[in-house]
Amino acid sequence: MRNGDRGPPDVIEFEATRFSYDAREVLRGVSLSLEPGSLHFLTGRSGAGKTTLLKLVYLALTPTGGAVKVFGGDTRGADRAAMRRRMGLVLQDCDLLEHLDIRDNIALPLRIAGADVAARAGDIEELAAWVGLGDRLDAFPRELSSGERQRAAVARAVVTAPELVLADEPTGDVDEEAAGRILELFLELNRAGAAVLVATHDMALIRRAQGRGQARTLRLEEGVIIRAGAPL
Ligand SMILES: Nc1ncnc2c1ncn2[C@@H]1O[C@H](COP(=O)(O)OP(=O)(O)OP(=O)(O)O)[C@@H](O)[C@H]1O
Repeated sequence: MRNGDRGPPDVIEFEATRFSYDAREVLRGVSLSLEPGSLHFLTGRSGAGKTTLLKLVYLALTPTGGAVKVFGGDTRGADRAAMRRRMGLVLQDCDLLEHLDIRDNIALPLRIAGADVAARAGDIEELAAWVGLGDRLDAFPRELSSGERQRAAVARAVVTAPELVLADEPTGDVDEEAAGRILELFLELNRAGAAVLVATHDMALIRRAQGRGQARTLRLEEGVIIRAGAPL
């Protein structure tokens, strides 16, 4: 914890974290702490381990050495479903449910949280319109382009205003205007207190965030963080 027991715990803490896929060591002692309300871009060449790092945070992987703490608790043995309910995830494959239309995909985290989804219908429509899917709410994921799927995944990730947003290349398949709108959503949540961690190769996105809020960069290289928390 950053400040003893005086304040809230860091949202994400890696303590000399190592991770190997069988014999292949991808993370070789990563240490970092991300505070509540922080905004970070995670960069690094393709294959550097950005997705692996995010997977450790959302409890899809368990460290092979060191520790990962999320919301102040060790992820080893944690209640994965309870921790994930506090996160909004934009994964690389978008991970939309094919049997639900876009409206129900976006609403899914609300349903899981036990919210009154009917009462939130207007919010869902507004969010869908913001990401350019206002007229695609009744479509199914298979009917969408990859960029539209990505925008639906972003809307789904932010609909509950989670404490932590993790996004893996959220603008990889969208045009510049849509990327700008996605960034605005993340900035708005961040201003409201959410911690945001975005893995990206999109330098234009990072440049756009420059001077907006207190965005910082983390860079993964050779299995360690070589640039931790430098301002943009
Ligand atoms: N399930 C797996 N089994 C074995 N090796 C894997 C597995 N998943 C990823 N890797 C390897 O681990 C390394 C890190 O992969 P990762 O996907 O975390 O990188 P990345 O920085 O997110 O890359 P990109 O920018 O291309 O998405 C790569 O060399 C990859 O081939």
